[in-house]
Amino acid sequence: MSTVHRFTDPASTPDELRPCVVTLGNFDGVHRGHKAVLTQLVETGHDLGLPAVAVTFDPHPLAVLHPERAPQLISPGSIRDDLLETTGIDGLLVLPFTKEFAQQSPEEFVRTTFVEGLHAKAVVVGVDTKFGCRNSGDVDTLRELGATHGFEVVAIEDVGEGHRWSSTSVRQALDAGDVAAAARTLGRPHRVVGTVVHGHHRGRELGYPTANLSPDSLGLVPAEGVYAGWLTRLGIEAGEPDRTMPAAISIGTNPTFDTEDRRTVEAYVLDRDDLDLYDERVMVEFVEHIRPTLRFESIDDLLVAMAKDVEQCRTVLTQIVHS
Ligand SMILES: Cc1cc2nc3c(=O)[nH]c(=O)nc-3n(C[C@H](O)[C@H](O)[C@H](O)COP(=O)(O)O)c2cc1C
Ligand SMILES: Nc1ncnc2c1ncn2[C@@H]1O[C@H](COP(=O)(O)OP(=O)(O)O)[C@@H](O)[C@H]1O
Repeated sequence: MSTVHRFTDPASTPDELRPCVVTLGNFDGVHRGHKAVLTQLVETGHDLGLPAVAVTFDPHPLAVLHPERAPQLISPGSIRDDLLETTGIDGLLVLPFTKEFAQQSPEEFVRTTFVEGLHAKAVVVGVDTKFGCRNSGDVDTLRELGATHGFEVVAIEDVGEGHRWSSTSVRQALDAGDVAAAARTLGRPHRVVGTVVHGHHRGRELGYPTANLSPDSLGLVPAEGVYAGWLTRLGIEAGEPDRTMPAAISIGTNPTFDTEDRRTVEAYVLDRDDLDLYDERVMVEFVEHIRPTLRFESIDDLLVAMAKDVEQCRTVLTQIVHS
């Protein structure tokens, strides 16, 4: 696999990336709608014999301009960037988004970033794209600027199955615990990435040791509940044994115990008690909702439920091959 150039300043675009074809967006979640645009970008690049560059922002513009309205991101920062890099693009320009940057007019942004920076010959975007100060630029603005500066504009119509694939619909599904619906829109299971930290050391005593993710983990945490999914050890090479393993995942405050836990994401790798995952970076992926979190009257009742959860997770996960 060829490496993707990641850079943050259009003025320092690597020579091998220009001229190029470009797209622009926040790409939160890198869902199937985003992927349709990125696939078109890569195809347009092939047709023109040019590299494909995705242009995005960090932080999310709303987090800078209207923090009170900013959404919780499905795939913040490096999760999004890593996902974007798997789509066939050659370059990823992550523009640092500041209030000052946001004041650029559409013309100024297109000139400095697309024309002078990237030498864009084509711009591929969704039809509803807005950019520049107060979102005052749209596809028509791009077409006018393209005529002046010598790039073509390819506008992609909305795509979806039954409903338009959108970051908002993924957020709503995750907030409702419907991780299967989120996965249908994302085209893959939703993921949270973090470091394994110590909990109360109860899990092993119960017979279900769980890897607890650190509070600063990245990725929108779905609603409280029990889920079937996968735990991947990111320090292990792809294809090596014990990298991706089936898991029963619990999100909640462990209300059966009177310890007033913060809300944790914890994963029990099915049928294993020989793992040491502390301090490792892991990815937890959510495939299917099993049940809500409950406050059990006794630990024995919790154990009966957990045994049933594990069987249900096994049934769900043996029907799937992790990609
Ligand atoms: C599959 C599964 C289901 C769980 N369901 C519940 C639950 O419904 N209620 C609850 O209080 N805790 C539940 N837990 C969390 C356990 O209470 C938790 O794993 C245990 O207390 C270990 O905590 P520790 O990692 O801090 O040692 C569940 C854990 C797993 C792995
Ligand atoms: N099957 C398993 N799934 C998850 N973690 C496991 C498993 N087997 C062993 N471990 C290890 O045990 C730890 C969890 O044990 P536990 O008693 O629940 O402690 P803690 O409260 O610190 O999470 C994990 O962090 C991991 O290092």
